[in-house]
Amino acid sequence: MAEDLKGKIQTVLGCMDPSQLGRTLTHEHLWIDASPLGVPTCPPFLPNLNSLPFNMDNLGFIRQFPYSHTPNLTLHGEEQHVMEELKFYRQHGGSSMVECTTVGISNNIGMLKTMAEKTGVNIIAGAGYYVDSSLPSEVHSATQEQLVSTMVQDVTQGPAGTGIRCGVIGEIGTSWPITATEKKVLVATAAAQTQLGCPVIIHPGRNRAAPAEVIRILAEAGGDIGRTVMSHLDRSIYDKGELSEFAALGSYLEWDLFGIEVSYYQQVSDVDMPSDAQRIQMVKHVLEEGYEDRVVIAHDIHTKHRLMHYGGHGYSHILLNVVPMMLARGVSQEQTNIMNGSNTDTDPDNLYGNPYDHLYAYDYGDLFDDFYSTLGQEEDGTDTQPQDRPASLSFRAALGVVYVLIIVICGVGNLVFLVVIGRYKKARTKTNLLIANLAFSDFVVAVLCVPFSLDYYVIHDRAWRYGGEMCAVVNYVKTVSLHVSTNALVVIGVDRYITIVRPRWRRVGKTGAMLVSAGVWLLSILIAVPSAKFSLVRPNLRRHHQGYSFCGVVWNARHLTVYKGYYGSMLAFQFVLPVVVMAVCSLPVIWKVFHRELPGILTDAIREKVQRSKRKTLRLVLILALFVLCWAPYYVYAALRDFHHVLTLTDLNTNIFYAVEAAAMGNSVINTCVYVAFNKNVTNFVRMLAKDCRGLHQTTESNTQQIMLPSDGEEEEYDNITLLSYIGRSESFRQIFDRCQETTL
Ligand SMILES: CCC(=O)NCCS(=O)(=O)O
Repeated sequence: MAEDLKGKIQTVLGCMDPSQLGRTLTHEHLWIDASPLGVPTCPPFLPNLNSLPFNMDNLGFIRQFPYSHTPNLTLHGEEQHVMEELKFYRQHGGSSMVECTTVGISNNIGMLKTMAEKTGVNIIAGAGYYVDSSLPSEVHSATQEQLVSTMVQDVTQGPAGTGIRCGVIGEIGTSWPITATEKKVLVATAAAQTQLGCPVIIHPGRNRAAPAEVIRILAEAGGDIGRTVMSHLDRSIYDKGELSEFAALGSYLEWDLFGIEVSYYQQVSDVDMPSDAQRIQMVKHVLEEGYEDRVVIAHDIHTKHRLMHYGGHGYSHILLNVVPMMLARGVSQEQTNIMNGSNTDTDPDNLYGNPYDHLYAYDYGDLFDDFYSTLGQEEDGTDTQPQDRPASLSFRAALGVVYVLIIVICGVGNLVFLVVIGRYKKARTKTNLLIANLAFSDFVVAVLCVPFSLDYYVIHDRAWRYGGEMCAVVNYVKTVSLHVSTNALVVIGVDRYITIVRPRWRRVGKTGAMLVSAGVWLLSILIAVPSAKFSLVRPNLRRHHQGYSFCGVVWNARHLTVYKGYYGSMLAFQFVLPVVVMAVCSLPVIWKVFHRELPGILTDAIREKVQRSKRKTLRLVLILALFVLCWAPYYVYAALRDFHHVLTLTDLNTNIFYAVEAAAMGNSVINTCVYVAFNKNVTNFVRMLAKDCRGLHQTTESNTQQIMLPSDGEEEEYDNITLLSYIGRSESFRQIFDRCQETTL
């Protein structure tokens, strides 16, 4: 083995550790001229398919006869589209790709380097030679030693003085029957592999005997079969018994035509091209025979019509569509555990996000990483991708406690508050009207949503049993409530700032408070719409056989950019900005309340009011700090999960989610306690209400006047301590008013 390559993966941008490979497609083409695959014979009703432009009118014909439409056979000139699709692949969890274009189909390692640099996908280039009919004359005339030397040089120094090095040999093309030149190339390949120790990828001829024959030639020439990938098994071996016999020879087994769903196979018209479903059945067969660590899959895109730009499935089809299908087609949990070399006692479950969430979900299959990364796997088969696990009992219990507290405290506390507001006119102060927004939204969540969440997350361990509509309602109401709480807190903070720091400003009255509240609700109702639109219930693919259903908010993977914009806006305008506004409003309030000097005689009543004002300010600061503490983890978690994919790398993912959900939901309990339960003003009304309910006391407007303490938010009446203080000194009203503008609390 070339010493500097030992234990490394060599990409077109340099070497990296196998653990950095991530999800890897093991057989693709990014820059290819596949005209050697051209099939000139056109069907009688399409005598001139070749001359048809590539448009929607002709797409059906091109899909049916892809090898008879010459422009379809090249990706040259498509580099911008290919790079877009590489970025898309990366956005959806793809990481690396083996590019198998070799001599004969127009390899271009410089182009691959540019693509890797511009897209961030790790590209591993192939050295070697495609099928006989495609090769230039100098390959036919070259000696075996010359071929070995060129392949070794391509891997150790890079082709044609480029200095950009290949990382594998292949695809090495063979026909059926194998030609003399192809046999020479195969023997040279085995010799080069012996020097380099690198993987070899084989394109077998289109015959069921071809794969085994190639393996025989390579083995005789001293090749390392354990490091050889047999491609295109899709269209080579159709019989499960023959497949088992071939698998026993020890090479990697590759199904790499995923995405081709047209059964008519132009290259060999008397055999049927399998569908993805049939490919999966063959994959399942070898998995069941114990070859989990030998299976690799890819798309082998080599024609335009399979690019997304031309209406095709693109390089992300396996990530987006095939892996979920595999899971749903009964690749069992136990098998996937064995594939990952993990403990069969574990019950990995996919974590889709919390019910507030705007999750972009594609990530069904960490457990299938072996499929993509086997080429880079360590000799001992160690797996660098830990699995998601169920939440530990203690995290589930903790979330259960938070949910029960919400139902009891937010349910009862806010209901009582709302009844007080409804019953006693005097209680309808401006601040209380603003607090009523919080109270109402928290109350609805407590009685409508949290019981469902308790059932879903805590009692039934993420099994939704109430249908799609209810799932959407619960997700939507929770999201509206989140935004109402946030925006109402901002309004309360701004109102307090104006009252204390800017008393000369025109302040909104009760009508204004109601209008502002209507605005808060309208805004929240609108921005929460995606959480209803993208809510869905579907079988939990990892556990569907046990009747588990997932309920969550799942954005279509193709809308990643929109989702990013939405998430970014929510983070900016529903977290960062509100926190900044609340902080900016609170600081001058704190300063003013804690650093004022009151003129005049300080009576006990004034001192009490000063204390009350300080308590109120501290309450505001506490609310702000707890808002940040409770919600920051939620936003950070969502970003890490959806955009950086680091959470799926930790076993603690599910526990972290439960902790984040508990913290975020716990915020409404805190709000209820601070604004309702521990608010003397409100509790006095509650006492009055209790007496009314027992019939001990009939409240009238005059006795509410006697009983009630100053309402918490009516600064006009109760915060103007300076005014009271001056009145105590019998100064003229005009003088009092002038001074009090300076020192209003
Ligand atoms: C150049 C890519 C390639 O050879 N792909 C295999 C096509 S097929 O032989 O399986 O039809």
